[in-house]
Amino acid sequence: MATRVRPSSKRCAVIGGSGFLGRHLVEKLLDRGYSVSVFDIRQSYELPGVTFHQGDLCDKQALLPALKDVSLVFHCASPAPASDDRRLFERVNIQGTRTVIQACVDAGVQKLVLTSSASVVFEGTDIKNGKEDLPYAKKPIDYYTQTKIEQEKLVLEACDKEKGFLTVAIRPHGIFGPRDPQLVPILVDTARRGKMKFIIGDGTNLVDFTFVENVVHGHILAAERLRSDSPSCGKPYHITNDEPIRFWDFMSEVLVGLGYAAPRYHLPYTLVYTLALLLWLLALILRPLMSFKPTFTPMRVALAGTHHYYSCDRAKQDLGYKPVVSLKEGIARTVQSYPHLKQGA
Ligand SMILES: NC(=O)C1=CN([C@@H]2O[C@H](COP(=O)(O)OP(=O)(O)OC[C@H]3O[C@@H](n4cnc5c(N)ncnc54)[C@H](O)[C@@H]3O)[C@@H](O)[C@H]2O)C=CC1
Ligand SMILES: CC(C)=CCC[C@@H](C)[C@H]1CC[C@H]2C3=C(CC[C@]12C)[C@@]1(C)CCC(=O)C[C@@H]1CC3
Repeated sequence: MATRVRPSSKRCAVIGGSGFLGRHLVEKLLDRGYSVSVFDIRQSYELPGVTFHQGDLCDKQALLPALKDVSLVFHCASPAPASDDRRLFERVNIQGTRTVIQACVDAGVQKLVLTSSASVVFEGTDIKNGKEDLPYAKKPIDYYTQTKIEQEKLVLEACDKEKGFLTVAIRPHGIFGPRDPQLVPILVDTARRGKMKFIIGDGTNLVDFTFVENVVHGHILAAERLRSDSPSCGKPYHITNDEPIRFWDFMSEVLVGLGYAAPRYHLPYTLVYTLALLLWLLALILRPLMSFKPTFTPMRVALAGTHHYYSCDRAKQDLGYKPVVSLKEGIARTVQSYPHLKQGA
């Protein structure tokens, strides 16, 4: 009888490995002695020990070669939230994730770790120390979040101990760090256009921002602790810096670190949210005629003006998680990594 060769436990694949989080994850996996196969729609770097496979994750035939002899897969690909493209999110995050699961099963992969998002429970109203048992948002704040919910459900429901296919989801929040294409660049662009003068609301709302290396650490712990007898099978885990900070203090520290003025003047939250909603509707109506992207979308206003921070207790208990880089150090390292975004550069 032919015996099936078990893939090496030190060979893994990172879907979305060309992205911000994906690349940091690949670098840490290499440090830990893994050989890595990256699958992404684009190739953004080259590294010894990494094999690149370029393709769309919605195409199973393109995915399969990247999963050959791989026992562990990280799925951290997604279209950028700012694209606000409903069809694209549904195709990649929902149908594409079904394809990823099928390809993993066909290729004999044993573990799948999904990068979900803490936003799957966020509806635009305060969340304080939210735990994983909060219900999924009934009214998600945007298409991105709506499809991240469906994606997480698909991956967690696919966990099958009998068949030896184990899954887990990591829910980070507000990832920042060197090479982030989103948070710091958007913040600096807004400041350069003179639009970062205002604080939305009273400025006391607490939010989680998570240094990318802590997110990577959470993913690797989840993967290495995932066994058929571990409590993490088929479960989601919040991974944050575990140091909630006032949203506007975080923004001010990054801005001041890069030489820009901190926001000072307060605007009422409801006023700004209503204006953002009207602008968003106008952009939607005018889309066939012209395209414009408002800076202050309803999603960004909700994120900037409400409390939303999450408990990492489950990750601490089941995974032995503890942040490895403090918020202070994370901010300093991030600011240092963006000399080209400094005021006057
Ligand atoms: N950045 C943040 O604050 C947070 C991000 N997340 C999640 O973390 C994950 C990684 O996000 P980032 O690294 O920030 O984004 P990113 O945009 O830097 O990386 C995403 C990668 O996915 C790839 N990709 C997109 N569509 C693809 C497709 N059809 N086929 C193959 N590859 C495709 C992109 O080319 C890109 O390299 C995503 O799943 C995101 O939803 C969750 C919480 C917060
Ligand atoms: C008000 C303003 C213009 C702030 C600029 C910073 C924002 C671009 C970021 C502040 C919080 C960030 C965030 C995300 C994207 C960037 C911000 C809106 C996510 C939506 C990225 C994807 C997720 O899964 C959740 C994140 C929450 C926080």
